[in-house]
Amino acid sequence: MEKIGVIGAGSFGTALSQTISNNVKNVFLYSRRKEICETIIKSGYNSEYYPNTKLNKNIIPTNNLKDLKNCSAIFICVPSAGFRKILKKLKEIGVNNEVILVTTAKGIEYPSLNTMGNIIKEYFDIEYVALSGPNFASEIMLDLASICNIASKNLKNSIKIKNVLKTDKFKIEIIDDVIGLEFCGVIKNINAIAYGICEGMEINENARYAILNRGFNDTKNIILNIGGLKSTVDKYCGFGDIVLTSTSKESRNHTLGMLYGQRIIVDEKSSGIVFEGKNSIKAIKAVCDKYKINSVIVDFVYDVIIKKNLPKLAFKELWNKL
Ligand SMILES: NC(=O)c1ccc[n+]([C@@H]2O[C@H](COP(=O)([O-])OP(=O)(O)OC[C@H]3O[C@@H](n4cnc5c(N)ncnc54)[C@H](O)[C@@H]3O)[C@@H](O)[C@H]2O)c1
Repeated sequence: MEKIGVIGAGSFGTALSQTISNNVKNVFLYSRRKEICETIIKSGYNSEYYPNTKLNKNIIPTNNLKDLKNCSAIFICVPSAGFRKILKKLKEIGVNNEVILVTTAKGIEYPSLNTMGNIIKEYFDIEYVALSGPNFASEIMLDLASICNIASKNLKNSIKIKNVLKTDKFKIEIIDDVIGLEFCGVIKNINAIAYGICEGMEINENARYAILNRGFNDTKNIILNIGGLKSTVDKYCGFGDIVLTSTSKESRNHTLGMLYGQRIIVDEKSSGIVFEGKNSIKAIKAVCDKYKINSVIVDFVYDVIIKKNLPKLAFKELWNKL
């Protein structure tokens, strides 16, 4: 593939562009904000996200989505809340049905409960590829050893995307459970918030890991009930991502949980800090209700974050259910 597009010049889109640029002639990196393109053109740096790492020369920043029209594959690296807007625009500019679209967003649309893949299917009759794994963008940008899973109903598309992404350091494992992979990326945020709440409340470590273990099993049960494979939760996009996001101080959702555990409520509008996991809680709770799935971890997080119950009482209730 000669020409690849990446939409979203944030942490993950920029890091993926850098990786992909090792394998293809040109990477068109679309930024909604013109000033990011201008800075990259002028200095070679996406200074807002990576002030210390120069972008490879074959990464071409653009503020015009039409520049991505003839790309063989397009990676969509915007948060799930902006995903549908991007699909509408891609349709408007007339992206062809041969393009391979890759979703990297870890979220579910609420209240429709569409996965990002379902949204792609509404606009394009193609077999998309979904990507998920225990991948902090900053580590990918620094070319540190990482692995992710990708899945598609069309194996040929997965193989093409693997070849675009893989380097000596960045390994790609193809799996065949698209829905399971997409849901792992969302439910891990709920596990991370649950673990963070417990840490914020200074719950002892034995209990915290018991909660994490229960969250892992609840994740398997949810994925099985929505039509995925339990074994997907054992993969990098499952176990690896759940543990990384739950226990690392770098994780936004772990931080969100910690703050609620300490009874500090974050005003996302005024702070500008967006926690994708927070939007996912309502969606996953609705999925559990729809499929009549019982998840004590989802209920715990829902009670604390959405119903604003006292973490101490919510934890007591959770513990009684284990
Ligand atoms: N698959 C993985 O392993 C993995 C790893 C990290 C992040 N992610 C996912 O990638 C997505 C992006 O995460 P991030 O960490 O890069 O976030 P970020 O906030 O650093 O960057 C997101 C970028 O998208 C842009 N954006 C938002 N809405 C847009 C729209 N409608 N049109 C154009 N641009 C828009 C923002 O301006 C920003 O530059 C999230 O869904 C996240 O969960 C996936």
